[in-house]
Formats: sequence, structure tokens, C-alpha cells
Amino acid sequence: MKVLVTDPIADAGLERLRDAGYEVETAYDVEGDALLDAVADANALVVRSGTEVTEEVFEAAPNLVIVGRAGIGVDNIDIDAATDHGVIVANAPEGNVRAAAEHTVAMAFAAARSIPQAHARLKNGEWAKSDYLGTEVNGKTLGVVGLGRVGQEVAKKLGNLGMDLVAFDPYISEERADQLGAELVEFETCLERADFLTVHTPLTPETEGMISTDELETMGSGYLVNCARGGVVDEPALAQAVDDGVLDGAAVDVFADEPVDDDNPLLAVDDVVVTPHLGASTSAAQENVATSIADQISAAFKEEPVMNALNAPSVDESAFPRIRPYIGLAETAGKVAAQVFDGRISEVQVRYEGDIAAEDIELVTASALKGVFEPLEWQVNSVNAPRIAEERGIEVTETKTRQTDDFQSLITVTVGNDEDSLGVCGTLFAGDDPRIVRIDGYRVDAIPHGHMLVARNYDKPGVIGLIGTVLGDHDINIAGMFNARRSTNETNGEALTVYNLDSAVSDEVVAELLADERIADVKRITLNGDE
Ligand SMILES: NC(=O)c1ccc[n+]([C@@H]2O[C@H](COP(=O)([O-])OP(=O)(O)OC[C@H]3O[C@@H](n4cnc5c(N)ncnc54)[C@H](O)[C@@H]3O)[C@@H](O)[C@H]2O)c1
Ligand SMILES: O=C(O)[C@H](O)COP(=O)(O)O
Repeated sequence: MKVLVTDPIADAGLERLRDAGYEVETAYDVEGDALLDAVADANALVVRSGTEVTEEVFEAAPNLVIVGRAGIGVDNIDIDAATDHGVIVANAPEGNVRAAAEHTVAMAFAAARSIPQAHARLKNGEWAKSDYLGTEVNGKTLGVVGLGRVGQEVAKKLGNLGMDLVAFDPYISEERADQLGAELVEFETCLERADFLTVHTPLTPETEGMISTDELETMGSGYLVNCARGGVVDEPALAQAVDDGVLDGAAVDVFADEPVDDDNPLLAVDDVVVTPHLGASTSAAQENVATSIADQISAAFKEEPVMNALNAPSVDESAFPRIRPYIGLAETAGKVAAQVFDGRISEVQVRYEGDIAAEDIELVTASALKGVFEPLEWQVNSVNAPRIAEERGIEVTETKTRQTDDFQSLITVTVGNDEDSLGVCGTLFAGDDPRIVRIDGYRVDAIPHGHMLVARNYDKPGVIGLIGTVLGDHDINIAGMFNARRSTNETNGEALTVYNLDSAVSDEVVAELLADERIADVKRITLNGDE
């Protein structure tokens, strides 16, 4: 497996990937065609904020399994395109929170005490003591826009330094804000009351430009700190507001276009303190995020849950061992159902009975959908299967019951449309040995593996012999067989026979079987060897 790393990450992360046996290629700062070339044979891509991961990148990388963001912000990654291409996007949302919060506090002080400006002048031989009269944070109000991980950490730190806290975050609970001693307020109130306003939202269509001329005028005075994302604060408007004295100063670590151009208006205003996106740049933070991403890449390669996947069903690590065998079982049941069903599939129902019904089954359902869609030759995996269902108007339902008659756990995948449907039930014997135990209501006991044949035949003497002879004539060995009547007492009715075969069945064999009027239908099923 090859991991391409296009932004610098800590050695600890690179080493962890190499120790896991992966080929690691670093190609820092590649862009355009060079990036498309570099990613062509990559199975994983590791980025920070410096690489734009666009739809084109996914198109150029047919073997890509995961994009790992060694950090928090994923606004540089087209997650929709990733999902369409079945690629997991995962970030490291915790490893640099403290670093980002500390940098925010440092930037607030830098602006309030004009540290960089005074520093530069002193280095230049000027003792400009009387030019600087700073502002204390103690007793002032901090307004936090976006009270998530970093916002909360900043609130704690500056709260401990004597600031009153107000916050605007429509998605956070009053309880959480209370615990931090912060008052949740409306956006406008937050702007009005803040002496220091600090921004900690992601960049989204909703937050882009959320602080511009009007909002800065509502603040009226004080300091604005943006260590979240460029684009949330309108840069020309902020530069103007500080230059005009509407604000006392600002501190900015992140910019709409990075690296910034020389003519960025924020660079021209003396009371705007700037750093080149350094919030996460501590050795501890970099080690944390790089090793977290390395671990998640390993998990993705091993088809284990990816802890911080943003576009794939995730499973609690402790629950995964219980769910793992059902993932393959659901996929198999889905594959069998899709291959035995005649007709267009517009509905998929996944029913969980018994112990499995108590688990978090989001990933299992995604695998069932993968199984249903794969025989239709759609490019599918459990990342994009739910999206494919949605886009194609296929209704997906999940039902659960803890009760089950015969099995400890049973998964039924039913595919159908308005007119017809067909269900396939699977279970695990001895905890991990998969069995198909019902097909379209017939009780069977089939080992789902390799090449299979499902025949519907009239329950008449000689039919099974005939099928055996035709297969034998074509040199197809029968590895196993199970014959079932719809009801045990019914004679001369319809029966269903499942064959495990050592090789594939050709069209010619199917035609030969169907030529006998006692055989109503024959379906070929192909499963992977390991199912
Ligand atoms: N400068 C750096 O180097 C650096 C380092 C780390 C994080 N960051 C950035 O900081 C930001 C916050 O990171 P985080 O880990 O705290 O993220 P988070 O997801 O934990 O928190 C973001 C918060 O913003 C809130 N939010 C979303 N939309 C909002 C809106 N319209 N108005 C108000 N609040 C809104 C969310 O509810 C959430 O509570 C991200 O943009 C991240 O990329 C920058
Ligand atoms: O979102 C983040 O994690 C920070 O902005 C850090 O970005 P970086 O990894 O490019 O420094």
C-alpha cells in the first residue's frame, strides 16, 4: 500500500506508516498536474491545509482508500467528491486543539499589548515605550463565536484570566456553555458585548463572510482574533475597520488565500498582528495529529473502523469486534438477494433480529447496500453505498427486533420494487461462520462462497439428477448442495436448490437447464472467495 504525503507532517507519523509496512512518498507542495501524477497510484493521501483535494484529485486516484487530514479543518477537501468516489476522509480533531487555543490567547495578548510592533521597533533600535498603552484582559468580556473544541479551550483559558464569557454557537447546548461559565447569546449580542471577539467556527457556506463591515461596526471597539479559518472574517472589511479606528486592533493567523499575497490589506495595517497559520504548529500537536492519521490509515487499509471518518459510517472501537463478522454477512446476503431477484430494485430493507439488533448497525447496513449494488456493477463501497442509494432513489429501511425464533442473530436483506420482492437471510454459526439460511422464504443451509447456482424447480423425481448431469457434462464439479421445499409437507410443488460449485456456470449451461420444463428458473451467484 502506498501513502502519499503532500504537506509536511511530523516524523513520528511517517515512521508509524513505514513501520506498518507501507510505502511512504513525501511530495510536499505539489499541485496541479504534478499532484494528479503523484496521487495516481496512491492508496492513501495525507494532507494538512496546504493541499487542495478536489474532484480532479479523486478522479486521478483510482486506488485511493482514504484521505487523512493531519489536523482539524477539512475545507480544502471536497468531501462530497470523496464520498462519490468511495474514499474515506478522516481528520485528527483533537491533537492540535490545545496548540490552537494557546496560539489564540497569545494572539489576543499580542494585539492588546502591541507586542510584535514594539518588538520590531526595539530591534530597530527604537525605545518606543511611550507609544504603547495596552489593554488588560482581566474584567473584559470575551465573545466566542463557535464554542467547539478550540473555542471552549480558549474560553477556559481566558476565563481563568478574569474575562467574562459570552458565546454564539447555534449548535451547542446551554448546559455545555453553563459548565464553562459562558452565557450563550445571539450573534449580535455577542458582537456588542465583546471587548475581545474570537472566532472558532469551521469555514462553511454559512460562516463564510459572517463577520464583515456591519458586524465590525456592531462591535464598535475592542479586538478581533481569528485563528480559525480565513474567509470567515472579510479581510478588506477588517483591515478598514482597524485602520479607521472602529476596532482597536486585530490578530489574524488564517487567511482566505494562503500563503497570502503581498497586497493582502491586512498586512498593511499596523494594528493588525499576523502569523502565517501557526495555530497548530507545535511539536506536540504535530506529533499528535500525524500519529492519529497514521493509525487511521492503517485502520482503513485493514477495513477496520476509522475513528474520525467524516463521510463513512463509524463504529465504536470496542463494539467493532462484535459487529465485524456481520459486515461480511450483510454484504453477502445483499449480493445473493440482488443476484437472485428478477427486476429493478427500488427498495432495500435490512432487518436485524436477535443480538445484532442491540448493536450500532450503520456500517452493517452500508455493507448490505454495497452487496446489493456490487452485482449491478456500480462502483461501490460502504462509504458511498448510502449516497448511491439516495441518488438513485432507492428507499432504504432498517428494522430491528431483539427477538428471533431460531438463531442468535439473523440479518435479512430484502430487495424489491412496487410489484415484487425477495429476501435473503443470513446468520453466523459458532459466532463467525456465515450461512445463508433462507432465500425467498425457502429454508436452506448454504455456505456462501465462490460460484453458486440457485435453481427453482418443480419438485418432481429426477430433476436433481438432471441438474447434476448437465453440470457434470460441462465439467462443473458440485462442492455442496441443499434442496428445500417451501413447506416440508408439500409434494409436487416448487422447490429451490442451492449449489456450491467449483467453477462458473456458462450461459450455455443455463440455457440447457432451462430447456427442461421442470426447471422454472436458474440464477448464478458469484461471491468472493473469502465470503
Ligand atoms: N489556526 C490553526 O492552525 C487552527 C488550529 C486548529 C483548528 N483551527 C480551526 O479552528 C476552527 C475550530 O476548530 P474546532 O476543533 O474547535 O472545531 P469544532 O467543530 O470542535 O467547533 C466548531 C464550532 O463552531 C460551531 N459553529 C458552526 N457553525 C457556526 C455558526 N454559523 N455560527 C457559530 N458557531 C458555529 C459549531 O457548532 C462548533 O461548536 C476550525 O475552523 C479549525 O479548522 C485552526
Ligand atoms: O485546521 C487545522 O487543524 C489547523 O488550521 C492547522 O492547519 P495546518 O495543519 O495546515 O497547520
